Amino acid sequence: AAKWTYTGPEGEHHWPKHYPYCGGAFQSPIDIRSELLRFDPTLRPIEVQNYNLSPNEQLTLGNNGHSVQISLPSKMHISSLPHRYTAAQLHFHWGSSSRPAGSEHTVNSKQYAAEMHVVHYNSDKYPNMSMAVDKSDGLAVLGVLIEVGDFNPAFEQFLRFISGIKYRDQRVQISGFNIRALLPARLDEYYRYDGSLTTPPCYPSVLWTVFRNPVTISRKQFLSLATALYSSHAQDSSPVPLNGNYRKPQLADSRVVLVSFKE
Ligand SMILES: NS(=O)(=O)c1cc(-c2ccccc2)cc(-c2ccccc2)c1
Ligand SMILES: [Zn+2]
Repeated sequence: AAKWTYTGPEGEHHWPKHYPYCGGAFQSPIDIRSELLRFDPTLRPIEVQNYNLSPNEQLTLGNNGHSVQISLPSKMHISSLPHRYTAAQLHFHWGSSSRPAGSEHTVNSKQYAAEMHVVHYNSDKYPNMSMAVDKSDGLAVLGVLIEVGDFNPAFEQFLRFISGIKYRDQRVQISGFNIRALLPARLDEYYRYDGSLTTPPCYPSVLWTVFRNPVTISRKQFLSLATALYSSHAQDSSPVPLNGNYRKPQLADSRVVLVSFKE
């Protein structure tokens, strides 16, 4: 597959050359602006199942060159949407130590330090992730805004292993832990809109749920996320730091953002 980056000659403005959808409609992320919001009383609290994983389970923590990701077991799923959406993986987008603002979604132009995405696919209609990834009802991603503040013990469950995946394509096995603890307390307050993958190939196949309330991690935890990783392979002579891996907000076009809360 063609290489893509977040800056330089393969940066996001060049993505459409190799990935046409990236230049199309319904792109993500967006700036979630107050004037776009519409309260929708039919939006139910998000219900997740089997997120509390036993420490006897093994998860793969990996550096894919664009992000740090954790593979998720298929028993994890969202049960409150019209179809069952089965978990596939979670990953992060972040800024840098010099610019600790790297969320993809922004709220009234406020960019948070980082953002977590828990990626699910419609397992009622599609046999696997690959068949779902380019279908309009294929994916559901839970977005969690992250700000620097109190230490977060749930994040520590994988951050303490991040030095083992410094370079592209490195992977380590970690013990299962409660993935629900990575989400904000309130799953009933969220923004909802139809969008896309925020990385190439940018398929417009994502039902986005961005929780209203951010979670916090400590500055030390943020710095380990923002400074531990490289997008280059271990043997590469010139290591390329992995940070600033966020796409800028896209045109909302005439999209309305539904909200599950009143004020
Ligand atoms: N940011 S995102 O949520 O739209 C996203 C979803 C998926 C994704 C994952 C599995 C199935 C289908 C889509 C993969 C990425 C990705 C991030 C870094 C590098 C390459 C790909 C990003
Ligand atoms: Zn993402």
